[in-house]
Amino acid sequence: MSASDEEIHDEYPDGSVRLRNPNIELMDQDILYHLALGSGSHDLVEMFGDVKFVCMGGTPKRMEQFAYYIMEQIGHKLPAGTTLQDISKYSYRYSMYKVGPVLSISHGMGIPSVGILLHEVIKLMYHAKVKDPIFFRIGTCGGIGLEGGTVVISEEAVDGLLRPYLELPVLGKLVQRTAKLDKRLARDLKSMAEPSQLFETVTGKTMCTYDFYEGQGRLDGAFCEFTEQEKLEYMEQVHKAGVANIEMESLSFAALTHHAGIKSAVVCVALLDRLKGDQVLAPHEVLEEWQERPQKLVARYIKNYLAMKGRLSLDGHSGSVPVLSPRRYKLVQQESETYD
Ligand SMILES: O=P(O)(O)O[C@H]1O[C@H](CO)[C@@H](O)[C@H]1O
Ligand SMILES: O=c1cc[nH]c(=O)[nH]1
Repeated sequence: MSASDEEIHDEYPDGSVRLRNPNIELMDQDILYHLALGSGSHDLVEMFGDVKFVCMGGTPKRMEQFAYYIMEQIGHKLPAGTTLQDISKYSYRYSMYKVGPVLSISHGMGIPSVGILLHEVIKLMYHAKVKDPIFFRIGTCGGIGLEGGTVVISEEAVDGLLRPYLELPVLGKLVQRTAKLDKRLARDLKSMAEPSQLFETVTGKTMCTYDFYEGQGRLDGAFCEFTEQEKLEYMEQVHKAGVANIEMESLSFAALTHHAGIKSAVVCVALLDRLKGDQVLAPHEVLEEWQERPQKLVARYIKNYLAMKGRLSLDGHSGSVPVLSPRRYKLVQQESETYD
């Protein structure tokens, strides 16, 4: 199991990203193959040294949209006549956009895909000498006993056996890495959720599976060797254990960020209630609107953070002003000071 948060921060008090691999220092250059970047070919400090937030989500389109949304929200201006560029375009794997201190990156589907990306993004943070970055996953999920459109902030990630760690065979042995998300970050995000008549924002455990169909107890895959009754009993069982939603990346996301000493949070919107069905039936436009909900919450956090650091003018930018009561604003400000 990996070291505790305290140990990580004692070891790296200046907020440097923990790279637990002595080999990297000894290499002439480090090629971040799946990002189409490299420490020899690019000035990574110049390109990424000012990054504070790394936001990830499944699809290139979502992360491009998020990049434009955060740009509007933080009042970031592009040079006249230019548009945002996909920095990792020539990897043909992931898409990456940079908007001031925010990176918006697609991670594809599942633990292997997000795991490869995290290795390279964590190394990118290290090469760029970024201090104390905060990572978010902005995703979709199936809810358990939650209406479609509900936003779930993960308190913890567990696997399909309810184990709170990522298990990976390395050199023929199983390595286990604790899947810890930052509790304070999750609390702060929850406190920034606007009370809405349209949808709820809840917190709970997130179950991360290796498959969308059988792995998530669906009856509608190409194969199914269990009954509806057995599926529902399993859903009730995990629900009782505190699981609010099911998706496919949180375990790796939590484990790898924690192992690197990086604070992270997972915010997903439920596309359906798994106690009621398996197929994603909501119309395209509804799904589009739902997917914006986690983006808006994370953007509000980023905007508040930058405002509190004096890196965003609350009057002089194009987005709307964050909605925090003065009391809550002060509280979040005090808490955020411990991040720097
Ligand atoms: O919404 P995204 O980030 O794509 O994630 C969820 O959607 C995919 C399955 O449809 C899985 O990757 C799951 O984790
Ligand atoms: O049910 C769902 C919906 C989205 N993503 C998942 O992984 N599962």
